[in-house]
Amino acid sequence: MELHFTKMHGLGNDFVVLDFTKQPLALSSAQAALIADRHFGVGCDQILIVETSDTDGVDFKYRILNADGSEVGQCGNGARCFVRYVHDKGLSAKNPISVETLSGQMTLTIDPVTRLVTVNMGAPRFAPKTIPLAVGNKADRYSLDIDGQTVEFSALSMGNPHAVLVIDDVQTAPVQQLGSILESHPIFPERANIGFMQINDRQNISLRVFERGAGETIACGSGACAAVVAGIQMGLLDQHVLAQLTGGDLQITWAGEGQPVMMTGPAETTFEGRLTL
Ligand SMILES: N[C@@H](CCC[C@H](N)C(=O)O)C(=O)O
Repeated sequence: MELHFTKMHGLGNDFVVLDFTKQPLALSSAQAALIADRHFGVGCDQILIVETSDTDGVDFKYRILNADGSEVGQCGNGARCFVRYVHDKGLSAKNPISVETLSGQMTLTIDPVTRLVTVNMGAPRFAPKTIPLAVGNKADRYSLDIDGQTVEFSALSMGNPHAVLVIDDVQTAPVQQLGSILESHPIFPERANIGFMQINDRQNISLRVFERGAGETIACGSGACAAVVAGIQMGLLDQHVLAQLTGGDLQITWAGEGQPVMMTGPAETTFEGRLTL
């Protein structure tokens, strides 16, 4: 089978985008993992699939597969690329545009001048069952003993599960080593994305994220939203925050519990190609 694809990225978090609107196809997780493989496939952190939606008032279905082939409910950087793709390919000229994912609906808006995309990421969820997190009661912070060290973190869902650790220095944080242990710790029954956040001041953070199903990426949009929400809840951050990731910056705004998180940043196309499965 031959498939046309578009390679895109949001701050270097990179995607293979596939259009299934005209020809719906079933992609197995093994096929997805092969496409994402950087040696044997195209190479990407996530695969984004564009499909039509049957839901009233919703323009498209947005499906997300991690590099390991697992299907998930949210990808913030991918959402920005998704709307750029739909516009650039002439699939729709609507702005804002509404899309459904496994975890709900999102509204995406392109600024006609700057081309930056703002995503309404929905309201964060904190109830352990909704994350999911295997603890009895909701708490502001949770702790785990990892190799004799106490690790403290916030936990929340942005449509996908996140843990956020506050650390002193993002450069030297044990992202790979601790991130991989926590990502698949039994406290996260569906695994989790693990953010390491350095607070620079009340409006600036530096962040690295060990992503579920992909390892450390150079930017994670939902991770930036989760980190800012956690920082605001801890009383360490204001409502508008610049999140500095290895691949670049995102503007995140959150007005508090029950309110949606707004994320603004770029989305770019790198190249087009054909792949054989
Ligand atoms: N890169 C993403 C998140 C992609 C999904 C994540 N790895 C998960 O498994 O939940 C983003 O920009 O949000």
